[in-house]
Amino acid sequence: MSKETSFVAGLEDVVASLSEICFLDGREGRLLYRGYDIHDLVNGGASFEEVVYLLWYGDLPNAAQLAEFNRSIATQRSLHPSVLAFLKEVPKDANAMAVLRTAVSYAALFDPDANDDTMDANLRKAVRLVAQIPTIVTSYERIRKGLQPVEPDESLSMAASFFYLLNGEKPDTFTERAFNTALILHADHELNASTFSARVTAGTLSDIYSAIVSAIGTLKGPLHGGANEQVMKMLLEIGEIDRAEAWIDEALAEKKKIMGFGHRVYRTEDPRATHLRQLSKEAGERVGVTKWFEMSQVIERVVKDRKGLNPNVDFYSASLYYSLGLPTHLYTPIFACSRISGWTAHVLEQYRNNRLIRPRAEYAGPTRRTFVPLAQR
Ligand SMILES: CC(=O)SCCNC(=O)CCNC(=O)[C@H](O)C(C)(C)COP(=O)(O)OP(=O)(O)OC[C@H]1O[C@@H](n2cnc3c(N)ncnc32)[C@H](O)[C@@H]1OP(=O)(O)O
Ligand SMILES: O=C([O-])CC(=O)C(=O)O
Repeated sequence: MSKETSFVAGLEDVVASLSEICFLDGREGRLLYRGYDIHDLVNGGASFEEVVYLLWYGDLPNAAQLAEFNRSIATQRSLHPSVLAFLKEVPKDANAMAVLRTAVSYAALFDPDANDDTMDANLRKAVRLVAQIPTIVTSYERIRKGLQPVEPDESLSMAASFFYLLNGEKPDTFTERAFNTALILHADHELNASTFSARVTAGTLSDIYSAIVSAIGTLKGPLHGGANEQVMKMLLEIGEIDRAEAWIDEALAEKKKIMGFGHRVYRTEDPRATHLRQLSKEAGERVGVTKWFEMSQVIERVVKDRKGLNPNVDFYSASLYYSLGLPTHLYTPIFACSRISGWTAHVLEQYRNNRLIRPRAEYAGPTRRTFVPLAQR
């Protein structure tokens, strides 16, 4: 048999898409959304909504455009009653990402544009997805705890709304700013695994909800978005700062992966970790519990020393979210609340310039076997 393919494990460094959305330089540690450096977006005080607009439309909005865009999202936060009823039926100990995946798939059936796949309808569906994923995540969390879901407040930003829907109270200025930054930093990341899933699904010209359901299922895994929850579990298991070094050494000796470290593309500091490290420090100081940040610093030093690996976006987000009072099992759903902006931008881009995504496999199984009829086996 002649060899027609050349196999690259994990598609490492394979370029599988042309995109105008996100530029990633793994050697220099640079990340740009539509040409804007994430450091400038964060330090310049952009809102997450501005970034969503930027990712979808390619340019930053002016004040009037942003006001209209904010309104379009804020007025779409309420869930369809059937989706809310579904969340009440879900087992109380279900995995929050599995609930999100199923609820988004269910919400698709009630979307007013369910049978319309035009670009305008897809943009309306994208707005509903961005607006409603946080409502699904927070409503299920409240229902799980025996509480009533909170009615969305249209006056709140995306960042403030998440805390309001979760706790029934508006967050303080620091919490809103820190969470807004985290949402911006998680918004897009080129052809990461979940975005690739979304583009593969969109590439068959399946609908936008199907593409997002594929992406949520992919983000859930601990080698991708699921790592942030695992990081916090690790910190809690270590328990005390002076145990961290020995714990990491033992885990490495057992060939375990340290969650929140390493990256397929970055060979230097993940530029998102720079902001999240600082926010984790500030958030810990504000609540008077610096232990998780300090433990994270020890782990960062040890993993860098032993393996030469840097923290990725999932490492310091864990201790930051913990200090903001967010439940550990919501960390990956929170990632989805942000990444829905990038997923939808990529799906829309895929539709605009579509070609079916269908790579090859290099066959490594047996060849030329002789068939033996069942009676003779
Ligand atoms: C939002 C995100 O998705 S960011 C990534 C979130 N995921 C994690 O934090 C999970 C932990 N990290 C990892 O598993 C990996 O670094 C990944 C999945 C992110 C990248 O994986 P790959 O590019 O395939 O690298 P791969 O897993 O082949 O690792 C290369 C080498 O570094 C080691 N390595 C990579 N990451 C880690 C880690 N976190 N802990 C210990 N060793 C590691 C591997 O064991 C391997 O060593 P070897 O060559 O001696 O076998
Ligand atoms: O790009 C990747 O492979 C993973 C990642 O950091 C992200 O999705 O944010």
